[in-house]
Amino acid sequence: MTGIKICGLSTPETIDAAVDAGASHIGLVHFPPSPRHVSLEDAAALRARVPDAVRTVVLVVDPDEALLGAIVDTVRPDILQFHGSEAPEAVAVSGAQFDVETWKAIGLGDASALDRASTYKGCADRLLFDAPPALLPGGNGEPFDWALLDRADIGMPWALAGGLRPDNVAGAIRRTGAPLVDVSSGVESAPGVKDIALIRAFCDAVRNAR
Ligand SMILES: O=C(O)c1ccccc1N[C@@H]1O[C@H](COP(=O)(O)O)[C@@H](O)[C@H]1O
Repeated sequence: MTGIKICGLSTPETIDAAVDAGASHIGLVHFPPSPRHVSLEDAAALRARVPDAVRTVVLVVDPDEALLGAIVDTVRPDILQFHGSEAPEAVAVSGAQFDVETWKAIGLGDASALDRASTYKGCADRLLFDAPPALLPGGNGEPFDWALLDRADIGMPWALAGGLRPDNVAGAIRRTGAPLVDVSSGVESAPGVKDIALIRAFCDAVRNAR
C-alpha cells in the first residue's frame, strides 16, 4: 500500500478527516511565510489528536537548533521534514541530537539534483522529491517532470511530492512507483484551506491506483 502524507493541516476537523480517510502521515508546517503555518502550541494540540498508528511530520525550512529543540519538546513529532537548503551534515546532526526520523526535500529541476540528493544518503532517513522552489520553498502546487526519476538509483527510502491532486496521483504512482505520496495544495479550496472532500478523494485515488 502506498503511504499517504497529507501536509499543511491546521484544524482539528481536517486532521480527523485525514486520519479517517487513511493517511499514514499528517504534516504540520512551521514556517511563518506559509499560509499553512501553525504555531508550536497549535501544532501540539493538533498532534495530540493523531493516533499512534499515524505518524506526525513537522515541516521546517532552515531551522536553527533552538527552534528544532522547541519543536521536539512542544510537538513531539515522529519526523522532521527539512524543506530548505539544509546541508546533509546538518540533517544528520539534527536527527541524532533530537532522536527523530528526518526527511529531506529535494527540488528536482534537472538530473543534477539527483546527484545532490545522493549526498543525503546516510544523513537523512528519507528523500522527498518535490518541484524546485518557487514563491515558497514548497507547497506551490507545481509538479516536476516525473521522467527525471526514470533511471534514478535512489537507494534509500523516498516519497513523491509536488502538484499532486486527486486526479493525477494514480498516474504519478504508476509512472514513478512512489512508495509514499505527499500532498498539500491539491487538497485545498484556497491556499491554506484544506477541503475534506478533496482529502477523501485523494486517499481513495491512492488506494485505487494500479
Ligand atoms: O506547504 C507549504 O506551505 C510549504 C512551505 C514551505 C516548504 C514546503 C511546503 N510544502 C510542502 O511542499 C510539498 C509540495 O506541496 P504541494 O502539494 O505541491 O502543494 C509538500 O511536501 C508540502 O508539504
